[in-house]
Amino acid sequence: MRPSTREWLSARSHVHTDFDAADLVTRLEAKGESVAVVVPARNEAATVGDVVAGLRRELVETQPLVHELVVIDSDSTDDTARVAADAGATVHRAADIAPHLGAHPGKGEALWKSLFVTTADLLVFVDADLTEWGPHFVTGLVGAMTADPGTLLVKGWYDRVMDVPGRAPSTEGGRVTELVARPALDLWWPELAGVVQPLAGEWAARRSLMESLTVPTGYGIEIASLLDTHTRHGLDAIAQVDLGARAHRHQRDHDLAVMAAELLAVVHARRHGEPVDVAVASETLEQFTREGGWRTRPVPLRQRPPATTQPGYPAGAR
Ligand SMILES: O=c1ccn([C@@H]2O[C@H](COP(=O)(O)OP(=O)(O)O[C@H]3O[C@H](CO)[C@@H](O)[C@H](O)[C@H]3O)[C@@H](O)[C@H]2O)c(=O)[nH]1
Ligand SMILES: O=C(O)[C@H](O)COP(=O)(O)O
Repeated sequence: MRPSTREWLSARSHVHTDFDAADLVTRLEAKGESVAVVVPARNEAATVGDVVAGLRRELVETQPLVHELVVIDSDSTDDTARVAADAGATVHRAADIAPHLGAHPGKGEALWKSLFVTTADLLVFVDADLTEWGPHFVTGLVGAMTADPGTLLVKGWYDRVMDVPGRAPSTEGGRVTELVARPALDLWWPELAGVVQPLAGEWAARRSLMESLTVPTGYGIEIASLLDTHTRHGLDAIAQVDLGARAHRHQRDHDLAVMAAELLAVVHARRHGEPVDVAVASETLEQFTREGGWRTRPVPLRQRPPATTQPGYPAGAR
């Protein structure tokens, strides 16, 4: 490991137990800063209610740490929006936000659109499919973000619980993280080799950073935001926080392969300073199963420009 990474690990690594919600409320009040929690959700009716209700109870009602609790419904065809609203979130359909800018599918699109319906200084992202988690995810991320004035982006990290029927539970989850994202960072951005969970869906960013980034509309958003923050602002603009353990709904290997292809395209594009769709020779992935034969899967490669460059941003200026 590079000396600069070792130094970063000792200076910019935190543990969620270092932070207490009541202390953070006082700290944020003194700074005049506010927090939005943004939960992107596509067909997560089974879990989004627990996530929203838990955050609302602990971090809105018990301690007023979170000022905006927003679910971005990403083209769900199930009851996600109703469940999230019943649990106490403000719910927006991604496609209805800033309609003059069009609509694309994907998680990155949902997070990018969230900039148009929130106003807080600090944005905390939390996935909607969590089955093992806690409000300390948000407390830890906000604590790490406010621990040092130079921090612009915080990644959560945790044991990745893998709990699938027919197999003993383990902490060997995070297949794309371990097989694609971390190797790519180590090979080409070795300063970032200390980031334990570069794809963590639980992360925080200053609005000023987020609105300046070019954002892949699909699953490339996490790796792109990490790389772009590092390139523009340096390693010390990034921190990470130990959040304990996390479990979520697992995707199938062939679906994760599409995610992996997207990440590879983003990595290649960032290495060569190109738009993602220019960096690839093909925009599809061919997958084979004996039962189903060949199937062509599109790889999402669109990007959204920095929100600050968009007509109607910020929303109040419209
Ligand atoms: O089109 C989509 C797809 C997903 N999601 C939501 O995004 C979150 C994460 O999606 P998921 O399918 O659970 O991704 P993972 O398989 O968990 O992928 C990991 O790796 C991705 C790529 O970096 C990250 O975006 C994820 O947060 C991270 O958990 C969930 O709340 C989804 O409902 C959307 O809002 N829109
Ligand atoms: O981070 C990852 O690699 C993806 O979320 C997949 O995680 P899983 O292998 O635990 O389902």
